[in-house]
Amino acid sequence: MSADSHDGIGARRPAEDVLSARELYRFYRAGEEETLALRGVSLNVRRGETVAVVGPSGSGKSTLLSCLAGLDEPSGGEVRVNGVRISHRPETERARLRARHIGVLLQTRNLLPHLSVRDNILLAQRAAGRRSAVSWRELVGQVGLAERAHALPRQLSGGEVARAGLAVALANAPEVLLADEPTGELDGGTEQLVLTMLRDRAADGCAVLIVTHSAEAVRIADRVITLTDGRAGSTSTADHRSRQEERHARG
Ligand SMILES: Nc1ncnc2c1ncn2[C@@H]1O[C@H](COP(=O)(O)OP(=O)(O)OP(=O)(O)O)[C@@H](O)[C@H]1O
Repeated sequence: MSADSHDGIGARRPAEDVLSARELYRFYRAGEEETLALRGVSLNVRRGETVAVVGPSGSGKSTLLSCLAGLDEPSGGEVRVNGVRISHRPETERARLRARHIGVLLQTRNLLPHLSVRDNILLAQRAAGRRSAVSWRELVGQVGLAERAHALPRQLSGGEVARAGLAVALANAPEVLLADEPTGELDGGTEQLVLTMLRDRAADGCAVLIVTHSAEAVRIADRVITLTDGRAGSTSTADHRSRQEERHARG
């Protein structure tokens, strides 16, 4: 959390629930056709917590992530980061809040095609409008792209693009990290690297939410939310329960 925030989010004492959504609804209207993609979804993600969102195709996962990221506006309900409402604001304001406080890893990999990996990272850091705790060199090193920092996205392999996208999502040292299928179509090694980095960010206090179909990604989550037809149900993972028991045993 930066102390130099001017928007109230960073100035507040970190809430336990860093990310909270209340009664989110999202209607889509295409001509005569109306789809109710979210039907009253409420959720919270706490500091240091990793939540996986799963559900069948069309259940509203990407719509939910877009609303949480402020990329899309819910038709009803609200989204808050550290208690500050980020939904129902003009798009430019949402973009500013997102740039400062939220890391977003999209399936399209959030990279500008005409910028190198390094310049994509620097752009995200500049948009955050504050000194980042982590340098671009550290970020490319963390994702194993130190040798490819000056390459353009089209010059990278699929796995490298995914890792570069993750470096960009982490460039603003976000309080909230939202990832849409971060491990889709990655080889086992790259999937592990991406998941380890997501877990490490959570260990640093970030609230992490992952939309995923991957059993491996579900395995690293503390909690799993299942979306069905735009509605949310919640379950704890077995791993989470054993981690809690482990912490309890350690005192
Ligand atoms: N821009 C849009 N206009 C109209 N309907 C949309 C739009 N985007 C999504 N939908 C509809 O909203 C519903 C939820 O879509 P969404 O993409 O959120 O599902 P999803 O769970 O992410 O699916 P998948 O796992 O296949 O990516 C679907 O019925 C979809 O057809």
